[in-house]
Amino acid sequence: MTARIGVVTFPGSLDDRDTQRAIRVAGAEPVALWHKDKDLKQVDAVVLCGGFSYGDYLRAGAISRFSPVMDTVIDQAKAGLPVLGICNGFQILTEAHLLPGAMLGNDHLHFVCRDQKLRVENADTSWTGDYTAGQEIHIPLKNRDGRYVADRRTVDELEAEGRVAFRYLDVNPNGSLNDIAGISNAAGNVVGLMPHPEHAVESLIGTGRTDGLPFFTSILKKLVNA
Ligand SMILES: NC(=O)CC[C@H](N)C(=O)O
Repeated sequence: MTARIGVVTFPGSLDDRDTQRAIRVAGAEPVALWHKDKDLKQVDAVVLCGGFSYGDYLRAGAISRFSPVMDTVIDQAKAGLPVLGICNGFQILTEAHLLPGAMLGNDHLHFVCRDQKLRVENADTSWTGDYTAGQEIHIPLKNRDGRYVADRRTVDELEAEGRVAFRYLDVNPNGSLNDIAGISNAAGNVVGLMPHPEHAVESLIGTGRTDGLPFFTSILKKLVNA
């Protein structure tokens, strides 16, 4: 049986097609979900992709969080459905309180677009099993509101529980606390990060790296072996 992974499109999503392609390259079946869908079409996992959903009005992710599809995603994520939020998807996950903290404007106030070095800190989540802890990878980063913040107690808790999944290396591109690039929930089924693994899955494209592919093969293995 093929694993079915849903990709939600909101008005203003940019990376839904690339995300669907990454899922297909990994060997799973992408399923298009619309922000007005309440029903998740029996997918085995969901990706909230990058972009400027609802134009980033109010705050990035603040409106999308209230779309009909998110009511179901929130309920099912709490029941264990694997959910990955990439960039705008990470912003939506914090607004939905599936992940703690918030995303603010980059500290230098500019949009950033670069090939970013990261360290995988936690290879035990649903989406990172095909990496090894401590592995260094390069993945494209492109955003304006990428500065991860949370109160000190939350950050200390994330660190103590090993829930900082990815950390920026060499350069902190936005002023994120503790160089945090991505985090997970306590159960490890919900992961959010600012860099874009879906843009690094094919050697013919971009820098030629495929460092993002393990996100999609990790979840596929997890689902197939479940
Ligand atoms: N590529 C993205 O998803 C980034 C868009 C995002 N809304 C921002 O902070 O700029």
